[in-house]
Order: sequence, then structure tokens, then C-alpha cells
Amino acid sequence: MSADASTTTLSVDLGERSYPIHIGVGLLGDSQWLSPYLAGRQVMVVTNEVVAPLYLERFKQGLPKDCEVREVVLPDGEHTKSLTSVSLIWDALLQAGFNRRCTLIALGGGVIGDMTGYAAACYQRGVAFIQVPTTLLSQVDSSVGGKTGINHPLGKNMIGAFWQPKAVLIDTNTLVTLPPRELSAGLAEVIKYGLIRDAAFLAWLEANVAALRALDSDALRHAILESCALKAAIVAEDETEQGVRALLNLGHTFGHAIEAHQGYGAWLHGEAVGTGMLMAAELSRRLEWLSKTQVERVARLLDAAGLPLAAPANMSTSDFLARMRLDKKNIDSKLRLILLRHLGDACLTDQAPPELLERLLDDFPRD
Ligand SMILES: NC(=O)c1ccc[n+]([C@@H]2O[C@H](COP(=O)([O-])OP(=O)(O)OC[C@H]3O[C@@H](n4cnc5c(N)ncnc54)[C@H](O)[C@@H]3O)[C@@H](O)[C@H]2O)c1
Ligand SMILES: O=C(O)C(=O)C[C@@H](O)[C@H](O)[C@H](O)COP(=O)(O)O
Ligand SMILES: [Zn+2]
Repeated sequence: MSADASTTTLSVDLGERSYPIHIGVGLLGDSQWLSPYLAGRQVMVVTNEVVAPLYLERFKQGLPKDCEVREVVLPDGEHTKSLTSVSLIWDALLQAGFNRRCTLIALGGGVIGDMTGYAAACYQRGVAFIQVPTTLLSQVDSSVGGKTGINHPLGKNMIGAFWQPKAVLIDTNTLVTLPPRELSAGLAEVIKYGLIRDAAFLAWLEANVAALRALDSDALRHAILESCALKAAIVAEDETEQGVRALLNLGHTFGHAIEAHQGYGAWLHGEAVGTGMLMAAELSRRLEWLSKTQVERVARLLDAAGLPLAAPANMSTSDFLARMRLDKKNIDSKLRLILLRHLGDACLTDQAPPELLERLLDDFPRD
């Protein structure tokens, strides 16, 4: 880890595909962080109609003056994480005559980041891209690790590629304009790191969740640094999810089922993951891995973070199971879930008896 006055740099160590994560205040308008990655000088900034009026001009001012800069401003929302939007990026690249040395820059939340990365992975069989995440969720999770892709009506992120960015630039100042509901959604993924790998971080989150929701800058910086460090270590160990990386999916088998069933965007990704993590914790209790007190601790923290604790009223057990059977982690016809052996210690298992899962889905509170 290296630091100057206010910026900290972490590294995602992947051999020749290694890249830095720069975390600081006011980085958006400063070209020093990006110029090393813009050798081809053709730059396509991909953003959306919410983020563009807030940050696009400032961001462009920070790009080296000799770059040919174009932009695509996409519609907003999870429902736009689709091939239609990715096609708009490819159209813009071709209309601009951009070549294999161009660089795509994702300026926005996880939706923009996932789609821009996927567009980059496919354009002329792969060009460079940079992540400039502007939501808490994208700063702590989606901008790091190279999972890119789009949704399918039948399932989340079903079409995609592993394609690592060349750099991640996190300007924590962008969080001041983030709606509180989106901040809470980002906290779900932060809590996830504590639950899967770091009991001390979990305890820190319990003590600091109010400060995080109040946008306390020291607390946010700590949460982002810890989250990125934990994710970078897991990705470095297992880039393409052959093993330990699957733990980052805690709550996602349930959560992705909720997102797809409700229609993309009705539940935010972080909200669905938050409820999914509580479902995973409760199933872990029924396996006698967690105590009731521990599950209550998880529920209290999610509640304090402003996240929902009940599943959607219109989702039956069979709705859940039908969606969960399509999950990417499954092998053959066996469901594989991330469950908790302890708080701070997760595992991937196909050993949860189907009848126990069904009973959980029957009993779990609905809103
Ligand atoms: N690739 C990965 O590893 C990974 C990890 C986690 C989540 N994801 C994906 O990320 C997506 C969710 O990302 P998200 O939570 O960032 O949602 P998002 O990209 O939809 O952004 C949330 C909302 O905030 C707006 N916004 C963005 N920055 C803002 C700012 N600074 N101020 C005000 N408004 C701002 C957006 O326009 C949007 O309306 C999901 O599609 C999820 O599947 C991917
Ligand atoms: O980086 C990962 O690996 C994750 O699983 C992070 C998750 O938070 C993220 O939502 C990811 O997009 C889910 O991946 P998927 O493979 O389950 O679609
Ligand atoms: Zn997620």
C-alpha cells in the first residue's frame, strides 16, 4: 500500500493483469491517475443520464489534453443492464472509428461498470477499460475483480466475461450526492465482507454504521479501504471463481432470485443481497452452525444499515427455488449456497438438505 497526502493505492495482484485501486478525495479532476493507461489516446467515457450532469464535465477536465475524448450517456437503472445498452456503446465506438488501442472509462455505479467492462471485453476482441465508480456499492465491490456482464430476463448477470480493468479510480467525494437508499444498498456488500472473512471488521461496522450513513468521511474511507483490500486479496487468489471467490456470493443466490423475480430495479441489488444474507444466516442456524443470538446480530446490523429484513410478499417458496436452480454456482442439479460456519467465516456447500431449505423459504418473513 502506498500513500501521498490523501490518496491510498491498493493493488490487485494478477501477474501481468495486475492493476491499482486509487482511493482518495477529489481524484476525478486530476489527470495524473489515468494518463499512464491512455497510451492509445482514444477515450470513450461511458456514463448515464444521472451521473453525467453531476460529474462528466469535471471528469473530462481531468483527462490529458491530447486525448480524443468521446462519451456515451446511457439511460439509468438496473433494467437497462442489457444487450441494448451495450450495443449503444459498440455503436459509439465504431462511429468514432476507435481502434484496438482505445480505452473505455466507466463513470458511474455498478450498472455502468458491468456494462462498460463487458463492452470492452468484446470490442475488437478486447480493449482496455478503467473503472471510475461513483456509488458506494461500486467503490467497495463491483469496480474490483473483473466480473463484467448484463442481465437476462431469466437471471442476473447471465451473460458476461471476466475482463479486468487497467485501473480503478475511487473519488470518495462522489458519495455526497448519492441518495440514502443507494448508500444503504452499498453497505450490504460492505457487511458481506465482515460476514465472510473478517469478524473484527464486522464488529467495527456495528460500531460505525451510523457514522457511515451520516457520510462521515473517515468512516467511509476506512470501510472502502477494508472492503477493497478484502476483495483484492480474494480475487488475486481466485480470479475466475474456481474456489474461494464464490464466498463473495454470500446472499446472492437468494438475492439474485429476488431481483429477477421482482423485475430488475424494483429491489436494489444491495437490498436483495442484504435480505439474502439474512436468509443464509438463518439457514446456517437451522444447520446448527450459527446461534439465534448470532442471527439476531446480523439482522440488527442490516436493520441499522437501512436494509430490508423480509422477503417480498409476492414470492413463494417455488418462485425462489425456480430462480435459485438457475444460479451460476450450481453444478449438475445440486444447489450450492454460501453459508456461515461462524460470523466472519463462510463456506460454499451443497450439503444443506433440500427440505431444510424449503422450510426456510416457507417460514422466512415476507414484507
Ligand atoms: N461486477 C461485480 O463484481 C459486481 C459486484 C456487485 C454488484 N454488481 C452489480 O452492480 C449493480 C449495482 O450497482 P450500484 O448499486 O452502483 O447501482 P447503479 O449503478 O444502478 O447506481 C445506483 C444509482 O445511483 C446513481 N448514481 C451513481 N453515482 C451517483 C452519485 N455519485 N450521485 C448520485 N447518484 C449516483 C445511478 O445513476 C443509479 O441511479 C448491479 O447490477 C449488480 O449486479 C457487480
Ligand atoms: O466479485 C464477485 O465474485 C462477486 O460475486 C461480487 C458480487 O457482489 C457481485 O454481485 C457479482 O456480480 C455477482 O456475481 P455472479 O457471478 O453471481 O453474477
Ligand atoms: Zn453483489
